[in-house]
Formats: sequence, C-alpha cells, structure tokens
Amino acid sequence: MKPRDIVNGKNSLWIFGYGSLVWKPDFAYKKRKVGYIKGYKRRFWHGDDFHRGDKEKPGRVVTLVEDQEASTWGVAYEVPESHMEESLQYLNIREVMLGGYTTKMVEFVPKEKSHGPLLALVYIATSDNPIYLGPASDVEIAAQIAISSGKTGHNIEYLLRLAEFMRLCCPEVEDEHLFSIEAAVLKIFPRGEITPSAKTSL
Ligand SMILES: N[C@@H](CCC(=O)N[C@@H](CS)C(=O)NCC(=O)O)C(=O)O
Repeated sequence: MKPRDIVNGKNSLWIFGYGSLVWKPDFAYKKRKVGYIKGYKRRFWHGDDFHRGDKEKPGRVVTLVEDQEASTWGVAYEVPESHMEESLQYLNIREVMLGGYTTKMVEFVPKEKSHGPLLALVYIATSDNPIYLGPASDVEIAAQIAISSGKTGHNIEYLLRLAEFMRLCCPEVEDEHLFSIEAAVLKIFPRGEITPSAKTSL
C-alpha cells in the first residue's frame, strides 16, 4: 500500500495504535489524539517471536478481533506528508515484517468531542498469520507473558505499559481483558519483585 493510496488527498496520514504504539510510536508525528475505534476488541491473541519473545518461547502481544459490540481505545498519530514515507517504511519493518501485522483503514473517534471522526491506518494481526496464537484463559496468557522476553524487552513490560496507558489516558474505560491479565501477572510477580527490565518507566 503506497502512502499516496492512503493519504486520501490530504497532506497527512493518521495512524491508530492500540498496543506498543500507544507508548512507543518511534516515528515522527505532528499531532496525537486519544480515542477509539468501533467494531473491534483488543486481545492478547497474537504471538511475538521477536520483540517480546523468541522462537522457543513466543510472547503474547495484542491484536484486534472483530466484534460489532466492542470498541478499542488507543492513540491516533497525525504523520505529515514530509515524514510519511519514512514512518511507513519503519512501521512496515517493525509491525509487518517482524510482527506479522497487516494494514487496514478504520474510522477513529477522538475522545475530544470538538473533533469529528478521522480515517486512520491500523495494523492488525489476523488469525491466518503463522504466529497468531488465538484465545486462551487470562491465567494462561499471563503465565506465557511472565516467562517471555525478546529483542525489545520483557513481555511483562509490554503488558504493564499498555495497562498504565489505559489508566492514565482512558481512566473511564474498563478493559477487563487487559486488567485481568495484568492482575494475573502481578499475582505471579508482585510489582515489587518485577525485575528492572520488565518494569514500566512511564
Ligand atoms: N499494532 C498494534 C500492536 C503493535 C505492537 O505491539 N507491535 C509489536 C510487534 S509484535 C511491537 O511493535 N512491539 C514493540 C515493543 O514490544 O516494544 C498497535 O497498533 O500498537
């Protein structure tokens, strides 16, 4: 997908993040808006054998699963045309080649009511992906996260930073899946015992 195809005539592109992108975009953007997309739920159902896991012990990271009743909160970043090519090239390596995600355009609804919905690019890992892990109980997911780490860091850090983002930026949103997995991990590793590499440092 070429940047020109998705710019829809404007001179910027909005990219919606709902996992590590909410706390580590690592690409240039000019605006950041907290908000949500409808029709998807966020689940720790995607495997990660690079960033937060390896071939022997893949980690678990989030993807989006279609659910007409659900919404997923995250962050949309406005990327100016001047940085579009480099940002998409960076994300193609991080998300697509190393992460197994594919792209889709979705409607993003900003939390600030003064702004209307925006068209945004999102990275989603679908169930036909070779490292897709699918559903498991919150306790099984927590146990897998507790023992996984990869090139970018520990899987616990990934979980805790996402939970921290939701508490800081979307305090009114109850994400039962996320917080029950966090609680299960903290039962295995009480926060005081979590090693520095897995600690969040928001
Ligand atoms: N596409 C989701 C998930 C992105 C995500 O978590 N991708 C992984 C790749 S498997 C990543 O970039 N990890 C970097 C990290 O763990 O710090 C988002 O929009 O945030």
